[in-house]
Amino acid sequence: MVRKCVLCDERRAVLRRPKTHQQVCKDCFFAAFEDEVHRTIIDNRLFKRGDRVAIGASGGKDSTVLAYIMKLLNDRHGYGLDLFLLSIDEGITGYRDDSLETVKRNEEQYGIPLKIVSYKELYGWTMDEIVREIGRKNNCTFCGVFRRQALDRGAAALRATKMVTGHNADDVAETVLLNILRGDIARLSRCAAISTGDDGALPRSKPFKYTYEKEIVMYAYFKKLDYFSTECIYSPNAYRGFAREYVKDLEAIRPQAILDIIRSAEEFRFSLTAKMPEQGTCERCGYISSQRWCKACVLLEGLNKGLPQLGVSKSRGSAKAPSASSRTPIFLA
Ligand SMILES: Nc1ncnc2c1ncn2[C@@H]1O[C@H](COP(=O)(O)OP(=O)(O)OP(=O)(O)O)[C@@H](O)[C@H]1O
Repeated sequence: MVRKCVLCDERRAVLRRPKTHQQVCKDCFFAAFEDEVHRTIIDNRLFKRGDRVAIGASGGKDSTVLAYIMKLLNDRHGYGLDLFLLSIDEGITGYRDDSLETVKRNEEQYGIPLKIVSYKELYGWTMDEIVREIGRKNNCTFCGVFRRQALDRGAAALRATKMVTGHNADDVAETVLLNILRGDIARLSRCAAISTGDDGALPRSKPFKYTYEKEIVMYAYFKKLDYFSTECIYSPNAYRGFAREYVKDLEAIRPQAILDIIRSAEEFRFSLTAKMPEQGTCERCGYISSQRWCKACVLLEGLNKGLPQLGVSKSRGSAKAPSASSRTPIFLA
């Protein structure tokens, strides 16, 4: 017997939605997926007319689907946004160079202009060079810290007023658990927010905050989107990997678990005595920092001085400025 779609009750059901386990047809799946993202954008007032929105585009599935759907919803609902693709080239041979080729094709396919900013031009180092210097342990710290700032710098060059990234519901749930496991109260207090930037930084948001990774993969597959699916060649962060597996196990037992973790984090109330970082600007590069020197400057100082471990172990924004004698200009661009 042919099973009918539970939403339209007309067409044949061809898939089971991972989020709800409903048996649906392709068209109803697309409509439900797109409407949920639209609702997230509207309910949370993520944009205003005339915003210049930089889409963090890595060429991977999440940001490729994000770029596609931002264009689709902007056209369909008349958001009035100027969209840009912003890619950071970390300088990882055999990984980022290939994924950037995908983003270049996306630029053509979606008609969204692309800007590429590289670690080499900003910091004077590629990730390949950094890994040669420091080995595979801790290289994710450098990459994550540099990427965050590089996205801000690229967005500034585009005169963007907002930035969006492809972080999905699984990523958010995983980050909530990770911050609990680390006892990182400051990060825990902000990691479930859909937007950040109240502190004067460029507002960033996650339109896929409630979108399941499995549905993003399914959407990309059925829409035949062009994306790059290889994992980074440098060692993955083991602790995050553990949280990721745990979220997947929970999802297999009860899909709602992902949304419940996010909702729990949204409702957390924090003790008034919990120590929170005070945002200011980095004395050295002028970008946002809760310390005298931002983490990117401390890490870069270590690299340039041949002391790459400097600042690596202090992962909670407790970067200290090195001594005055070592304050030399660092950004090449
Ligand atoms: N090199 C990059 N250039 C631009 N944006 C990036 C880059 N790397 C990551 N991002 C942004 O950060 C988001 C989360 O990145 P993460 O490394 O967790 O990859 P992911 O979950 O595999 O996402 P994707 O499938 O888009 O690569 C991406 O969706 C993208 O918006």
